[in-house]
Amino acid sequence: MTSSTNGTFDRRPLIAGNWKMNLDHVQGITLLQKLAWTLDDAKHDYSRVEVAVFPPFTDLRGVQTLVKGDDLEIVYGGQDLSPFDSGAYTGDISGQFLEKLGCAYVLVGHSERRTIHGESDELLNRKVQAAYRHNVVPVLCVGEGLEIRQAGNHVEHTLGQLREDVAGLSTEQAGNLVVAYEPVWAIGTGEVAGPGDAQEMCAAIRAELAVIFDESVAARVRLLYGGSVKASNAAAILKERDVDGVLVGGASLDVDEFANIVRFEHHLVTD
Ligand SMILES: O=C[C@H](O)COP(=O)(O)O
Repeated sequence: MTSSTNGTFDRRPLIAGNWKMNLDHVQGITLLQKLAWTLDDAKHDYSRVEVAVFPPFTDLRGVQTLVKGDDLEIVYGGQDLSPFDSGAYTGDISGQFLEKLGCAYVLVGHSERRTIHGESDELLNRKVQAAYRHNVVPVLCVGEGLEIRQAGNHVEHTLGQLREDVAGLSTEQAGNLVVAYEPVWAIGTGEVAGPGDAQEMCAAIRAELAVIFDESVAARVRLLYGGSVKASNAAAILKERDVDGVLVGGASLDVDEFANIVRFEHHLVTD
């Protein structure tokens, strides 16, 4: 994460909470309301640090109603979308539905979808394209499993995913993209990639974006780290030059823990 002399960041940090398949529609709005109150009490400045949540599909209408009704500055997104726009695709959720529900973002290619649901890079590229068709910014998740890391092929593997998943995007589209690096071996395991590991991969992703698109795209795209992020390790990870945010799973279900991650700048000052 780079900071300029006026104290603002070149790329606004994004702290994102992926609720995964947790919190029904009642629990979801309860947690969101508490989060908003907690951040209000802490006088959180959303113009400095953006806050997003990714609830299950069934929560999204309630989340939209709460965000609109209470004029919250927290933004939200879907955890997945269909590569198709409408029609006979039972169980799929269209990007146009997400757009209509006010989603700013959508996760694409989370490792749990790649591994459990067998989603290929070819499919994920179509999902990325579908998100752009409906003005929902994709948060593209990439990252390697343990065996690939141990073999030392993690950078090559992750950049390969990136290249396939963003194929065919215009530079204008790519400039808005968010990429989340999530080493699969660090997700929900308590194992955290060190800040240096996160920086190594984020720097490699940024360099690759310059090759695929151009330097201005590489400078604009926000890169997140995800994998066992907590309030106690977020500030050190976010200090790294090319890390512009975090994608938080388990810790986003605890309001105080997540609010402390959002307030990482406070820890940066006092560390
Ligand atoms: O989307 C979030 C990531 O899968 C990280 O999950 P985690 O923070 O529970 O390890």
